[in-house]
Amino acid sequence: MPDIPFPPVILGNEPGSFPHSVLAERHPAIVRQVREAFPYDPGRHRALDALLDNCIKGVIEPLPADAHDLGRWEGWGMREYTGSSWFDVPWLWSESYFYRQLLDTVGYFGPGPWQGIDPFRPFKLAELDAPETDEELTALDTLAGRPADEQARALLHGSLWGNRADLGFRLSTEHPGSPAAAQGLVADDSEDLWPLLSGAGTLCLIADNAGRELIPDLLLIAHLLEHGCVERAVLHIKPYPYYVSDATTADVVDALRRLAAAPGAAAAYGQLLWSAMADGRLTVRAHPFSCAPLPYARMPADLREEFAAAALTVVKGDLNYRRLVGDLLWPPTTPFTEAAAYFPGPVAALRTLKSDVVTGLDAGTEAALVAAEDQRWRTGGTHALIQVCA
Ligand SMILES: O=P(O)(O)OC[C@@]1(O)O[C@H](CO)[C@@H](O)[C@@H]1O
Repeated sequence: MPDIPFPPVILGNEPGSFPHSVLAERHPAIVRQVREAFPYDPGRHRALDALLDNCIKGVIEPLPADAHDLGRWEGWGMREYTGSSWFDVPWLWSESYFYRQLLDTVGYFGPGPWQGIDPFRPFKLAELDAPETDEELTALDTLAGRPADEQARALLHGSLWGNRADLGFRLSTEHPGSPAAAQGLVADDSEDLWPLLSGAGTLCLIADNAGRELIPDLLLIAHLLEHGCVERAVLHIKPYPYYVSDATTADVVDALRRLAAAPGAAAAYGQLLWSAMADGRLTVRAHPFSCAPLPYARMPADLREEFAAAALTVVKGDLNYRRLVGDLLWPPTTPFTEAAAYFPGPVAALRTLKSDVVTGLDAGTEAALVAAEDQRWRTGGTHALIQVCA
């Protein structure tokens, strides 16, 4: 971690705070939605009801003794937090463990008939099939005639703002849909990003959400491969369903099929990506650490080596940003380059702001945001940032 004083770790135990609302309201809403989305049997209904009760009123319980990843979770702090309230442990840990427990409850890890059934798939598919996705794909036809650098900028912004498409966000809001408030970049290091995005070599992209975020991520990768900006891309996705909409291998396949089946320019992108996977220029990686309840500062040696060797690692989304700089209450003017200094290679964050963590703002920007919105700009998903540490 950076060699600067450590700010407080974010917990979920302050009523009225955003993290508290996620644990007290968002998680129960997610359990209820999943319960309704599948024709689960009575045993699974009872288990889901017990999880609902436990995550509001109970304490953290260990994974079953025969869980395939028991040792991993013990290494990630499970014993230390067993018996604590969900609200009193680091929020990042609590949230990650909630998703692990939810998957256990619905039988995802099996054995049994529900093994491998993604409890969030109906929500992901609805988004992929939505008319808005068609509109976004049709817009590619207009873009196709533009100069390559203009296309690249449009695709980068598509990937950035695609991060607003976060189903966890929508499943738990009273008025679903895109936030209507003013949009804007609170930090923009794009000028430092372009040379890194066009210097050939390997691009690692740590993906976030499936559907309407993953599609623009893939389009950006396709463009960079096609124009020789990168030689190879590695797409890091989640090994199992996580934070509702996070992309898994199945979601990558769904997104590629969606592109390939679309009319016009979208299909050409789909074919390009399909063959890039077949010839090894595009690789999908589902490392267990991608679902770890820990900051990237604690990444294992194999990931460290991989990111050190990459020309650039692009970190997408809010949760990955929290993990990149640490889920800490940084003073917002802390330089991003200090918070991410430990990262083993050049790294860029593309994120819309959906939680309290932020670094790299200049004092004037922070003051203007606070004057206009108090602290709501941190969590509303209406602002975004592009930050680089090289
Ligand atoms: O990583 P993403 O999809 O951009 O956002 C994930 C998110 O919705 O989940 C967390 C709350 O559960 C917050 O960090 C953030 O708002």
